[in-house]
Amino acid sequence: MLDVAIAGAAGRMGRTLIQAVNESANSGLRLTGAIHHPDSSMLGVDCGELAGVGTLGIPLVATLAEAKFDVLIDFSLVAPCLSNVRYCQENAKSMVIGTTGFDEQQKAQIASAGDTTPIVLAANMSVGMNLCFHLVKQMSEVLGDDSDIEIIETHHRHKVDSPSGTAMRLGEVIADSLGRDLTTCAVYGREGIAEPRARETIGFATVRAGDVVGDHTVLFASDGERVELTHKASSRMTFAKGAVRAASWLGNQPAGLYDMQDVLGLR
Ligand SMILES: NC(=O)C1=CN([C@@H]2O[C@H](COP(=O)(O)OP(=O)(O)OC[C@H]3O[C@@H](n4cnc5c(N)ncnc54)[C@H](OP(=O)(O)O)[C@@H]3O)[C@@H](O)[C@H]2O)C=CC1
Ligand SMILES: O=C(O)C1=N[C@H](C(=O)O)C[C@H](O)C1
Repeated sequence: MLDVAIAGAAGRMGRTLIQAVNESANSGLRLTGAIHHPDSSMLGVDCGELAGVGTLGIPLVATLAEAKFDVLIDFSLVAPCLSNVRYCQENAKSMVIGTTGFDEQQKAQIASAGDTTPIVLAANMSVGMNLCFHLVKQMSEVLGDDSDIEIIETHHRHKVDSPSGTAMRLGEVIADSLGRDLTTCAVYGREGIAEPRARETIGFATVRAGDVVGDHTVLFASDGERVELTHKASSRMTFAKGAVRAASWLGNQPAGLYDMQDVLGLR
């Protein structure tokens, strides 16, 4: 059995993860910790009650040091997640990171922790979206040089990072397969009067509205035809089940930085 703790346990994903781990009878995982933060008014509340699955005997705690675990599943915010990476590195714990919004330097920090710590880092844990990463690579190879490529994402009004981690990952996969550098070819939103669109750019458009769980479309538009690849998540449980699968898979892995392509055997 692998003992699992959840960082960001009181959040939208955290509560869904409590339910997912609790329901994952054959995963070899056992929920043992739920972490919020020192300013929380919910410390001491049973995390099962919070997630609506009944009493689990696991109270929300303020710090990782108060929890017992082998694998930490982190869906929180950039700053606490990076501090959790340091803790896991120093205390020989594994980590599944679903948190998004990291800049290049912060991603490098996580990659370097992977030298000594088993880590799965994935901006999107759903099976469907990970298949889309695969398909978009193939689409880029066939259509990319002759098409204008735009990535459009829609999320709920509470989301704080933009573009979404998934949109950024889609951009990276496309840029890599076309030999472009995303840091120079990305265009984030458009306004006012500018030059006509340059073919080699990759555009990003962000919508924040209502309770949308997470929609992503990649548009390849050329003269005479358009191809669109769309993924729509309708429940956070799809991400939570992916994270549970990643935690269970990670239990047998040596130190390294992995993603869901590794977990799902799609590489
Ligand atoms: N990879 C994937 O498949 C997915 C990734 N995500 C990502 O997961 C992250 C969380 O999303 P979501 O659940 O919607 O966001 P929420 O804001 O609902 O949850 C984040 C939680 O983290 C808490 N928090 C703040 N500081 C700390 C800390 N120091 N330690 C532990 N917890 C802390 C927040 O507390 P408070 O409530 O007090 O602010 C909040 O409850 C985002 O980055 C999102 O993009 C989301 C879905 C899928
Ligand atoms: O914040 C969210 O909700 C989501 N975040 C992830 C992202 O930034 O890509 C994944 C998913 O789309 C939901």
